[in-house]
Amino acid sequence: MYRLSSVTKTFKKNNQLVTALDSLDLVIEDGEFLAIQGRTGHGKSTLLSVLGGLDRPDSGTVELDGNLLTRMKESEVTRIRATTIGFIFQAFNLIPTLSAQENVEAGLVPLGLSPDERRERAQEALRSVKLADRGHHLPSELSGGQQQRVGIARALAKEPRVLLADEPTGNLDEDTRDDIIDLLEEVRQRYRLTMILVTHDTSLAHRAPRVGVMRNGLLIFQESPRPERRVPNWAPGAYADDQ
Ligand SMILES: Nc1ncnc2c1ncn2[C@@H]1O[C@H](COP(=O)(O)OP(=O)(O)OP(=O)(O)O)[C@@H](O)[C@H]1O
Repeated sequence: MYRLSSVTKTFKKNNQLVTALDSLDLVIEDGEFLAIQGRTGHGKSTLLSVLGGLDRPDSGTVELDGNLLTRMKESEVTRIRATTIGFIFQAFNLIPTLSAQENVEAGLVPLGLSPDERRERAQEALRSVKLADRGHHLPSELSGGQQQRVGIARALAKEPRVLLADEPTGNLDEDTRDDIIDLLEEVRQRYRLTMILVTHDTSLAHRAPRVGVMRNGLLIFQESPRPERRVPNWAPGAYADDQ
């Protein structure tokens, strides 16, 4: 579970102070699927960076499963990031000279696993995204959708508790976009992951039970348009597809 209290993050831009997160409070329950929308420059990526321990706020606290990320040493945050949080990016961020299998294994290096364990975990993750037969292919030999599947496998191979996805379908056509979001929902449920999805795409966002809109560094919640998902507070098992 994430608990953010009074999180503020500012940047200096052209000698002016920009407030990317403005005393933001947020609780994200274990296993929750939260979508975040909002116009450009309103703090979505900054929020994901803070949730992922990639960036520290100027003030306020960020707690993940009882660990205060904001009080930890950088090495401890790095360990939590390596073991607990999977990142999925719009541009896939694969290493072009490594095969799919090697890209997934590369994400496991900080975990200190043996080469055999790394290979097995990577194969299993590629199986779970239905790319077991493409492990030896370079990213340039894969379609955009397949490259994003490798990106998802790289995140899953860590056996994380949280997936942070920043516009994961932004570089994909409409059909592939639907496949990828179906896959993300499937793995989220299978592994009971907490998933935070940043997207400009309203139809994608509305697949999440809870949708927040970032506006001037604050997250504002609106009701899900899916009537079966309208519950006052998120709770495990509250949705048909969480069973
Ligand atoms: N490293 C940085 N240095 C200076 N300003 C920054 C930095 N990172 C973010 N900002 C500023 O903070 C504000 C919020 O940025 P952020 O990237 O979080 O917005 P966003 O909602 O994710 O935008 P987009 O949809 O374009 O990705 C913007 O004004 C941005 O220019």
